[in-house]
Amino acid sequence: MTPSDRSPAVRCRGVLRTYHLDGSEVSALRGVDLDLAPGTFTALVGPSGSGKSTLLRLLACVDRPDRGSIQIDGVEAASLSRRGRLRLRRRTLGFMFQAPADNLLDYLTVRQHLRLAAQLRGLPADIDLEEDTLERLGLAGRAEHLPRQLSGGEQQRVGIAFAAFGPPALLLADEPTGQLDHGAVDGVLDAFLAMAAAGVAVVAATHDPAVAGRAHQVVRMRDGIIEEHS
Ligand SMILES: Nc1ncnc2c1ncn2[C@@H]1O[C@H](COP(=O)(O)OP(=O)(O)OP(=O)(O)O)[C@@H](O)[C@H]1O
Repeated sequence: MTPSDRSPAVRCRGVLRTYHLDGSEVSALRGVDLDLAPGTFTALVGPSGSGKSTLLRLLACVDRPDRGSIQIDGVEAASLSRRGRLRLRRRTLGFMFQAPADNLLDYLTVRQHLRLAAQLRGLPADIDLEEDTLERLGLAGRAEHLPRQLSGGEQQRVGIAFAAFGPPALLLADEPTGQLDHGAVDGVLDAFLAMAAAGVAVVAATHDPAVAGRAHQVVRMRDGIIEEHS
């Protein structure tokens, strides 16, 4: 089965999300339609406040839309209970944060992170898959290192390995290169593309032109809507 034969990893229709704060309302998402295919790397861009993080939180199933449909790997997430969303998150989603240290446990080696990821997804330990993942992400030879023994770029690639182990249908990243120096960014983008090549739909919310420059598609948001899809 080629990626294009599979159902979309994400299908959003008419997604609305309004925040209520001290008697005032902020329309963070005002009708978002979005399809993401398996095996694609998407950069989600737009000015500060345009709704990128709000959309990521909905795709990550940590928040629910006020209206609209969000299908993740064929499952309607918007109508799931809290427990159902947790199950979907464990099975289908990976999430990573901007700061490398926030994605890792400082007392676990790289291999132990992969073992934990497998356990959380209910998968058996699989040394071949571990080695394949480390190789794909440029981490061969680093399996027994602790996070503090790695560079920032390597740590962020371990974060990708942890979040994308399995692999899940969808990997979400919020400003994944925001704390990396220029030299480390390319390695992280190579890692995202490697996960996309393995069939994962990767989405990174970013202000970094280097991310948009290497993504398969760029989704541009403004004032809570998708302004452009290229
Ligand atoms: N918890 C909240 N309560 C009230 N308003 C919020 C909340 N979270 C976000 N907002 C508002 O919703 C709008 C969209 O915010 P969001 O964080 O999604 O934008 P963003 O594009 O991710 O911005 P940035 O690039 O700065 O991270 C903004 O106007 C923001 O102030």
